[in-house]
Amino acid sequence: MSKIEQTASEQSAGLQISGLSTGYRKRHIIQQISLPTLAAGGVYSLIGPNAAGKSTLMRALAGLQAARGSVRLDGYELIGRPLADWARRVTYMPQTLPQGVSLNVLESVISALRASPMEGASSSQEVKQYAVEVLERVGIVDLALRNLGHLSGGQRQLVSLAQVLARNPRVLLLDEPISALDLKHQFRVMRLVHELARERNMIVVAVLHDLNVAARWSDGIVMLAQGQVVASGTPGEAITPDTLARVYGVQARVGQCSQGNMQVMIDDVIYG
Ligand SMILES: Nc1ncnc2c1ncn2[C@@H]1O[C@H](COP(=O)(O)OP(=O)(O)OP(=O)(O)O)[C@@H](O)[C@H]1O
Repeated sequence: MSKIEQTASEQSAGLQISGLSTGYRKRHIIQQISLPTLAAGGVYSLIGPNAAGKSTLMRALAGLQAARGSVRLDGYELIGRPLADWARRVTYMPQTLPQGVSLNVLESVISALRASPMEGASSSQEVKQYAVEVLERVGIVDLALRNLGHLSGGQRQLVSLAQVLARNPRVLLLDEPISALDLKHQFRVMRLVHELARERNMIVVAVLHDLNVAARWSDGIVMLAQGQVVASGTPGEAITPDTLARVYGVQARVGQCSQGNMQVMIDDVIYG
């Protein structure tokens, strides 16, 4: 590759979102959003109050919802492309968890792999072995033979995560991936997602409500309110007492813990 070609491909690497709008029938929810490039190997958190439009934006980025504007992945424009084109590149883990399915955990991960357009001509044994490896990595191999319908909410969330991680996408969209998890599992999942983004050069976008978790594990933060980007940048740039007051209506302090991690403390609600 020549130097000029290399520079051009470096410039177009990553996920570029510009002028993106989407909504429901006549309701405009996301309005002309543009973001700095989301780089390969990076974890980005989408934060904002309830009904800000985070899930709507995620669905648009997964190609599940009609949208206008531009979503370019490594220079390739996805808007206007068929769903199969998105699905080859982008995997979305919705907020709702799998339930009532008569598969066991291992079968459900194998089935997610089989449904993946990226799954090659691997033998059943290879697919099974890979699915077991993913369960090990997520820390739920002991649940492999348990029926999905018999799991707790947190266990089902971990299975959902195993299903999407097994597909090894270029872009992974996680909608509130740790909402049902206890503290230990929240930490393990976020650390795993962070490691896998680096290892696989994957772009991860996660909707998170816990700002301390978002700040701890994200390369970049996008703060959304009423369908618009209010702040974006590093955690320190986006999460400030001023943006927290304007967007969440809370009086907050932003400091550092003894380990140097950002810590958000809420002192009061701003009334009026
Ligand atoms: N299927 C739908 N049809 C019509 N309006 C919808 C639909 N889904 C969501 N909305 C509306 O779109 C707006 C944004 O919803 P969205 O679920 O994207 O918010 P969110 O930021 O993910 O919220 P939360 O943090 O509460 O999950 C809300 O006003 C919601 O009522």
